[in-house]
Amino acid sequence: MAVSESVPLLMRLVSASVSVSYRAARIARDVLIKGDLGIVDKGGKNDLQTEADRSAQRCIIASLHKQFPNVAIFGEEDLAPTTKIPDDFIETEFDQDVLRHECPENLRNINNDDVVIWVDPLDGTKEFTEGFLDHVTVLIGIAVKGVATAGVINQPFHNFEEIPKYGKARCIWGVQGLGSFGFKRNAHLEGNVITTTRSHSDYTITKTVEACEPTEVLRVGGAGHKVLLLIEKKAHAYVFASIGCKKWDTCAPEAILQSLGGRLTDIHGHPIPYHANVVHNNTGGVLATVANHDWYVNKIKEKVDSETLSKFESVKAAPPSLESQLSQQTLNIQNSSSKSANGKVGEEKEPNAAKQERMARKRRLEEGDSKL
Ligand SMILES: Nc1ncnc2c1ncn2[C@@H]1O[C@H](COP(=O)(O)O)[C@@H](O)[C@H]1OP(=O)(O)O
Ligand SMILES: [Mg+2]
Repeated sequence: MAVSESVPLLMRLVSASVSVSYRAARIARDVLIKGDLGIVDKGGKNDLQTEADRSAQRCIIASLHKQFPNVAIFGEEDLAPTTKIPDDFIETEFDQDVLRHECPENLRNINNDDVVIWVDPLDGTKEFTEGFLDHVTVLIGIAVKGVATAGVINQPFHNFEEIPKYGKARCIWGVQGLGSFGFKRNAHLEGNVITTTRSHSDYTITKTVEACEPTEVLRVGGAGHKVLLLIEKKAHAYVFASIGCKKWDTCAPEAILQSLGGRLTDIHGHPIPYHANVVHNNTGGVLATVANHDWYVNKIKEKVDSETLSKFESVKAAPPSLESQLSQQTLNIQNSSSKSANGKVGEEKEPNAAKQERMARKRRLEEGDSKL
């Protein structure tokens, strides 16, 4: 169902993201049920891509681009520009439950240029290939003026051990200043339960977790899944002293966690910026907490040696050069008539020259140039 333009842009974006996250979850489920995961090794440490990652990304970016052609969208996977996107990958529905909520006052008047969408079509890919299905999530994060503001976490295989045929998809969404929806929160959790990576661990990660004095460590996959543990109060903190997580891993989880009063920063306690032109890796690592964030920051500062800490650089919000912005724009989407896949729809929060280049690229996209 179409949605009135009088509904604030942010709520339209969240509503469309919830709907398309269910479509992407269905795609991931279909890939698993068919049984051919089509695994590609991207060459990093446990850095895999499957048919579910590829198809879910095509579905999410093509659908959001069709509804919001002037909003910047960045997705994790680098995809071939020529692949035809099936018509049924285009989701045009808007989630009606989201639209029943009022947009927070301070977010009512944002416009296209304020927004960047960060998409991880399948977070926890390594775990997906190994059958840890509850670690897998679809992440759509909406940044406004560089701040993680709203997010959607879809868990395609929720409760897969109890519900036959790989569980059931569930969707958690939230907006800063409005709250988060779609889950139950434990009232209380004893001790100091810390969650961290299971498939990308190393000495520094383990030492940094230990510095936070855990009573229990949960080694599980996926940034989305780990933040879900915090949101549901099954863990107190997520500690990841590594540069492996990217903006699309943290934008949606951060927005939801912060809407509940938690925090997600780098391991120094500095905010993570989400403008279109930031480096994609979270070079300062990730620290997410339900409460007492500064206590964790101080423990890490106190107990991890300064040479190790100096390797984790906080991301600066200052825009890099136009050239480097454009060289990052390699991801592919289809144009709105779903004829061909081409060009990442990234707009920059940018100086005029970058904006002109974007407009030129958009024109070429509309003309069907596949080499954007
Ligand atoms: N070294 C790495 N190389 C590639 N991706 C990484 C790396 N470390 C973390 N990630 C991404 O961050 C997420 C959280 O990491 P982890 O599961 O190890 O805690 C992962 O799901 C993975 O995203 P993805 O699974 O989408 O490729
Ligand atoms: Mg990921």
